[in-house]
Amino acid sequence: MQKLVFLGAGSIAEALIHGWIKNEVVPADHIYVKNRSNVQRLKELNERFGVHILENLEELRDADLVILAMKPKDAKDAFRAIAPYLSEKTAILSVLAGISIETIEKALGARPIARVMPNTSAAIGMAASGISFNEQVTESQKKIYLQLLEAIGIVIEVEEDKLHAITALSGSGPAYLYYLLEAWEKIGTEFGLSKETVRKLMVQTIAGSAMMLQQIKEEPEVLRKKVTSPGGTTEAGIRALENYRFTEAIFACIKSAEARSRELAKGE
Ligand SMILES: NC(=O)C1=CN([C@@H]2O[C@H](COP(=O)(O)OP(=O)(O)OC[C@H]3O[C@@H](n4cnc5c(N)ncnc54)[C@H](OP(=O)(O)O)[C@@H]3O)[C@@H](O)[C@H]2O)C=CC1
Ligand SMILES: O=C(O)[C@@H]1CCC=N1
Repeated sequence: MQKLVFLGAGSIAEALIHGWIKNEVVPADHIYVKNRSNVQRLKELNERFGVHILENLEELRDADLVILAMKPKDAKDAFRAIAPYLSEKTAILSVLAGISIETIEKALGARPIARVMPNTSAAIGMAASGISFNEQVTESQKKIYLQLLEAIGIVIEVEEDKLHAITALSGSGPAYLYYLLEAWEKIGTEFGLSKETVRKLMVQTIAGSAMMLQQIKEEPEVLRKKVTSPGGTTEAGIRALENYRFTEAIFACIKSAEARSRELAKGE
């Protein structure tokens, strides 16, 4: 693919661009970025990564791939604006939360469409992505999309309906972990530790626990029980989590995010 155009050059576009260029999957020279109005942001990306700025929508005509990366609420207007400029050969990769392949097909015509839910860890090659395809995507095109996403982390193909759950789990997931760290930092400083010390300890704790799960291949419950000495500190901590209905809180979190993805699909 010679010309990949990001329509929407925000956080997720930056993470993907960073990951693809750093991992030498797509040369900067093949990447174009376009926003609705924020040109300063495009200049920043041009200076930082060497990507091109798409000056006007006419330049979409020879695009091989258009990556839809605006907010879902802006998608309708964007579809209307770009539809006249897409050529038959242009494929679509959408990272829009909630917006279905069917909606994109209706707006942009029958063409190869891949719907992906990545996360911002793409920037460091650690994304966890889900992907679904429409029937126009050939097996060889599928391989290219999977390569693009494997270059920035892991990717799992799922039936499209499951992307709502994946959005709620791994798409939004980094935010939940950062939120957890924010809380740990607050309580750690209340105990007189510096924020820097808490961050260092807890970032390593998150990374170490994730790597234990990857490398030791034991169930999380087994690993949890190995930390939890009878009558000890962890047991006291977990009891407090249970008293505050930890599992229910997590279920509510994921269910709310999943439901929101379904609402976005209906244009709500
Ligand atoms: N952030 C994340 O972790 C993830 C986000 N996503 C999905 O990615 C999408 C983008 O999210 P995110 O990067 O966070 O959003 P941002 O708000 O950071 O960026 C969105 C960008 O889209 C641009 N834009 C809006 N309308 C148009 C248009 N008509 N044509 C071209 N560009 C347009 C905006 O430009 P301007 O400022 O000029 O209006 C803005 O730069 C969302 O749909 C979200 O669901 C998916 C996975 C993870
Ligand atoms: O919050 C959102 O809607 C997007 C989708 C997943 C992560 N961010």
